[in-house]
Amino acid sequence: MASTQEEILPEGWEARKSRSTGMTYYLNKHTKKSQWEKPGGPASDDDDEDDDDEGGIPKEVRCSHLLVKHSGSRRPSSWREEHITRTKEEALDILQEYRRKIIDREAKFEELASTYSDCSSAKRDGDLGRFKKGQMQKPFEDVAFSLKIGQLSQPVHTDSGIHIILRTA
Ligand SMILES: Cn1nc(-c2ccccc2)cc1C(=O)N[C@H](Cc1nc2ccccc2[nH]1)C(=O)O
Repeated sequence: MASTQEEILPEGWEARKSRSTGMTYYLNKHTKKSQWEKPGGPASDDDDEDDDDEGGIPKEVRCSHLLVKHSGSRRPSSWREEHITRTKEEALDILQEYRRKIIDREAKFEELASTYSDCSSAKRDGDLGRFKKGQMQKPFEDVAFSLKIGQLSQPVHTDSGIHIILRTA
């Protein structure tokens, strides 16, 4: 299994490792844009392929998340647990331990999200797909659009519960 340094990539690409999750992503050395998907061809140097606004704020992002609900959640029920009674403080403690395991590379984000997330997106390893501003609860949106690709958020509180968010595109 080639490590990041040994991967042979098409011209103009560089393999990088995410500091927060250890996952490999790919940097277009011409445009400085990054992606999770392994490139199939030479890197474009077309700066017109700009999906960001002028300020580098993306028009849309793709994120995965791990949600821990609590008794004060808008819907204190999930595929995992019909009646969620943990307190908000207990939920935060649980989520911070998941985040520590991911950062310390003791577990993969996808493993924990698919097993423990109280969101139905758990069946897709927490992947929410791509979304634009105005589609998610504001506290979630604000953090999601502030993340760099590959970055894992600190805990984020919404009416649904407490989340950690991984930006994947
Ligand atoms: C926003 N969303 N997308 C999915 C989803 C996506 C892909 C595949 C399956 C489900 C589920 C949800 C959703 O609202 N789930 C809620 C919990 C929840 N609340 C959220 C608030 C913000 C972002 C994600 C969130 N997920 C639930 O299951 O009670």
